[in-house]
Amino acid sequence: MSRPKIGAVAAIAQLDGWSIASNHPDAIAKTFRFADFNAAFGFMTRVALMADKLDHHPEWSNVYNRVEVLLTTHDADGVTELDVRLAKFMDSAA
Ligand SMILES: C[C@H](O)[C@H](O)[C@H]1CNC2=NC(N)=NC(=O)C2=N1
Repeated sequence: MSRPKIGAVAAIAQLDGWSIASNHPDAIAKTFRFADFNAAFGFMTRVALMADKLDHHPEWSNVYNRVEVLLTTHDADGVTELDVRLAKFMDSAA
């Protein structure tokens, strides 16, 4: 699914707790912290199912109770509304 690029600045203006990724030309990032690994992995499972449904996938890593997420749209070379949509879903699933 291809979408026009809106950029990280416009995206974080619509979101809570997300920031401009420092290690990527145009991406948004957030670190989620949970009570334990079980809660973190449950979150990742819920997000994975939605990501596949949207055909839009996060770059992320997990260490115990922490999940570090980077969202960008590879097809658009930057942040699109799809990243905002997935970010909002992640916030609701956390
Ligand atoms: C072929 C497939 O639809 C594309 O490669 C999808 C898959 N998931 C994706 N995820 C993300 N984050 N960006 C994309 O451009 C993207 N493209």
